[in-house]
This record gives sequence, structure tokens and C-alpha cells, in this order.
Amino acid sequence: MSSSSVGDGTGTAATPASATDLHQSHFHPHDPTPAPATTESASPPPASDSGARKRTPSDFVFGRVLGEGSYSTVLHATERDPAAPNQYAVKILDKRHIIKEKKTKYVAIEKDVLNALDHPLVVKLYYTFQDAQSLYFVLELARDGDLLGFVRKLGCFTEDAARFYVAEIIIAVEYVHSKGIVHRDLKPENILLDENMHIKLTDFGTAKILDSDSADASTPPSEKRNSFVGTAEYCSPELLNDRAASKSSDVWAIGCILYHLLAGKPPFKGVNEYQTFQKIIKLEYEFPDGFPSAARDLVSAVLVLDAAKRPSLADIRAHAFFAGFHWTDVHLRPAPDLRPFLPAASAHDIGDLTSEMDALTTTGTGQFHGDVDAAIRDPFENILATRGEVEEREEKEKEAVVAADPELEKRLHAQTSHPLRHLVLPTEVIVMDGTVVKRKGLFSKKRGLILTDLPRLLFFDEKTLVAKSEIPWSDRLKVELKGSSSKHMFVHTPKRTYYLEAVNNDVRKWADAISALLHKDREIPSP
Ligand SMILES: Nc1ncnc2c1ncn2[C@@H]1O[C@H](COP(=O)(O)OP(=O)(O)OP(=O)(O)O)[C@@H](O)[C@H]1O
Repeated sequence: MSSSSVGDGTGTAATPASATDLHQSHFHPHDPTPAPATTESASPPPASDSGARKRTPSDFVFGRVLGEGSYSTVLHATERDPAAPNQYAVKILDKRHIIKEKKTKYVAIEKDVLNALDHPLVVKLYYTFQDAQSLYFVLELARDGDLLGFVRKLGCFTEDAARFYVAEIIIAVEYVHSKGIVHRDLKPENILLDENMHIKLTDFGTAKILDSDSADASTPPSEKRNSFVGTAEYCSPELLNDRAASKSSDVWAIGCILYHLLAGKPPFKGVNEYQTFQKIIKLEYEFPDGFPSAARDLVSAVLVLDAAKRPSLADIRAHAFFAGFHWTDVHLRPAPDLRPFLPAASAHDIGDLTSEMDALTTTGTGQFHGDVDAAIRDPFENILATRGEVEEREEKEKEAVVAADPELEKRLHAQTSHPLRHLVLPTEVIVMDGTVVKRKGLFSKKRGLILTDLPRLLFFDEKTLVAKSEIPWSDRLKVELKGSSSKHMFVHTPKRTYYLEAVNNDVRKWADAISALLHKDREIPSP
């Protein structure tokens, strides 16, 4: 089937076709309450449920928001039927927004593609229907988030875990390709995870349905021109150079995902999309120390600029990286434990990458792959107030706080000439400071670390004495010493595990000081 046959938003897809829809539209993507159904699409029921009656929004009890897409909100939903209270993820798309942004084509593609697919590792579309405002896609529920969330949290995966997840991706993509479909936007965010931690490939809105005569990976890109460019970091060079995608563009993305799972960041990542694209077309990437050698060989074979020279998915299966891996019934086997991959520290990988990682964490545009904590400082503080105003305000706050706590005044006084005082608030006491190596995946950098009594954990650049980022403190923060080591610890936060190596302090001192503050209450003065 050619893309144009599904690309006009009419036909059998559950897309808005009439201007009336525009006038009736009230649904806001952030409003989780669906409006009453007024119409129903002629969508086919799922293969497993043929002949079932059509559903309406009132057949479901809608729950929490599972995620937001550019044109949709995805809600948890339970079917009202007491005999079968099945749970789903319902993607609700605002018709007016879709028409306005001319995205009907993509909605139609997503529906047609999902209807054509039925595989345990691909998210299932059970029903579609619509009301005056919205389109509803009732999808198989993936309860455990997505791969990106786990890589961010852990830093990177062990080789076994990376092998397992890349194998599942290969199996799912082989199936998708066998149906004459190229995904075109493979990335860790689009790899959802079910309650057994098996993958559910999703987001087919930008998929391409190949013509039967061009459904081969070796077809020259120029024969398959299109206007879509996927997510910057996983985008293939042929998509950038010729606006062409074939099955081997998905192979490229799988190479990027394997690299990302093992290294902790994608191979091509500039400070903005333009720079990322430049790196891709120049094939500018490198392997960090500790990158497993068989995986390195496989990634090098996949990330080649000439799409025709890339291995097929069958070639990848046969690669040494998968030696001994059993490909049958992977989706029925227990998924591997996900634990951070902890390479041995080496002096070599510290420093070279520091400036690159800083750029990632502070100035990246688009998808935020850097430290979430770097984003929480208020970038406008120094613009909104002059230095004098800030100092005056801080002095007043300090007076108020120390008046209520004379002990604090003594402690602050003792730190008047501390060289790091300018990095903390006037009312904040530095409890401990030192040098750490901060690891993220296979990348690491040396940083100063300050623990304050607020409590806060702040990273700073030891050369410039400039604050860099902060570990978000909450009562869910936990410290864990790594084995019997006197050097390494994990600081676990809900979204990320920080892997720190203490350079000039016994790590137990850090752990004890942090733990003590976790159990101590102190009111945080408002800024
Ligand atoms: N089947 C599902 N189970 C659980 N959560 C889901 C499911 N489908 C989507 N989500 C959540 O909703 C978010 C948005 O969904 P999706 O990516 O399909 O929307 P989109 O509009 O296609 O997004 P994008 O703007 O990235 O193209 C996902 O990132 C995910 O967190």
C-alpha cells in the first residue's frame, strides 16, 4: 500500500472529515474528562475481537494521565463491563488541533498501521471511536513506562540487559518490516514496557507504508522521498540528506539505541538539533572507555552512512554480540534485572568529556537528555533583579532567619570566609564539601559537591567555582554504598540514580551526613 492511500485523513480512518467537527470541538488536551460520544467511526474491531460491538467513551472509566504527546493525551482507562474490567491506555486526540496543524494524515497512518499489526511486542489497538471533539484510540496498556525512563534512571544497562532489549526491538521491527512498514521514529521513548518488562513498540504516527516494489532495505533512498524527519538523535543520514527512509533507516536507529543503552547517551548529540544533524552526516561519534567490544563492533557496522552497506536485521541477529542468545520465545522469557552498569573508573575518561556533558546538561534544545536537576534553577533570577536588590533582599531574609535561630547565626558566622559561600544561600550552612567523580552511563566528570543543611546537594565546577546542578532533594532520596567500597555510592532519587565516587573523602562520611539530614527537619526559607 502506498502512503498516499492512507494519507488524506479520510477513508476508513477515525479522523475528522467534516467542518462541523471544527465548530463542535471543545476538548483540551489537558482536560482528562472526555465529552459524551456523538459519533462513532467505522473502525474495525481488533483481530481477536471481531464482531464485537463498537465502544464509546462511556464504556470506560478514565483514570490518570499516562503521558502527553504533541497532539494527544493518553489516559489510563478501565472498561465498565464488570464481567471484563480490562485496562487500557486510551489515546485521546483533539480533532480541532489535528486539523489545524494538518496532522490528519499521521493520525490515519497510525490507525491503519496499528490495525495491520498483531504481535506480542507491538502495542495493540483494540478499538477506535470518536465524539464531536475527540478521536479515541483504545490501546494495550504498557504499565512500566518506557526504555528512556529506565536508561535515565540507571545511567545505562548491563550488556545482558542491552542485548535482551535490542533483541526484542529487532524481533518487533522484523515483524513490522515483514508487513511492509518502516517505523521511522525508533527511539527509547517509543519502546514502552509492560508489567513483565517486555517491550511494546509504539508511536506509528510517522511510519511509512512501503510500496510493494520498494519494500526492500537495499532500494536506493532516492526512490522513497518523503518529508518526514524523525527525532534528531536517531535520525538516519539518508533521511537528513535525501529525505528518504527505508528499512535500513530503522536499522540505523537500532544501532543508536544499542549505543545509548550501553553508554548512557545517544551516539550523536549536539547542543542543538542542527549540531546533532551535523554530527550524524559526518558520522562523528566515539565510543567511551568500557564500551563492550562485541557491541562496539556491531554498532560500528550499523552506523555507516551508506544505507545499502548497513547489515540487515538478519545479519545483526547473526553478529557475535548475540552469540549464544536464544531468539525463540524471547517475549515469554523473564526479562533481565535492570541494574546500573558500573564500569571501573579510569582517569582517562574524566575530563575529555566534561565540557561536552556540561553543554548537554545546560544548553540542549529539544529533547532534554541531560541532568533534569540542572533545569530547576531559576534562569531569570539575575535578570529580574539587580545585584544590589538581590543582596538587600537576601540580607533581610538572613536577619529574619538568624533572629529565630541564634545557633544558626553562630554557624553562619564561622563560615563567613568559606571559599564556597557564594554558591549557597546566605542562610544556608555548608555541612560538607569535597570532590567527586559523577558517572552517567560510561561517561564521567569530576565535580565539586556541597552538602548544605537545607538540605541540598550541589555540584559545582572546581576550576571556575560556578554552580552546575543539583541533586533534587526529597524524602524519597536514598543513599547506598556500593559494596564494601570506601569510594563509591549511589544517591537514588525517584527519576535518577547518581553514581558518585568520592575522591578526597571517605564515601561513608558523605553517606552518613546525607542520611543524617534526611531525618532532620528544617524549614526552607522562601527565596
Ligand atoms: N499503550 C500505552 N501504555 C501506556 N502509556 C502510553 C501508551 N501509549 C502512550 N503512552 C504514554 O503517552 C505518551 C504519549 O503517547 P504517544 O507517544 O503515542 O503520543 P504522540 O502524540 O504520538 O507523541 P509524539 O508527540 O511523541 O509523537 C507516551 O510517551 C507514553 O508515556
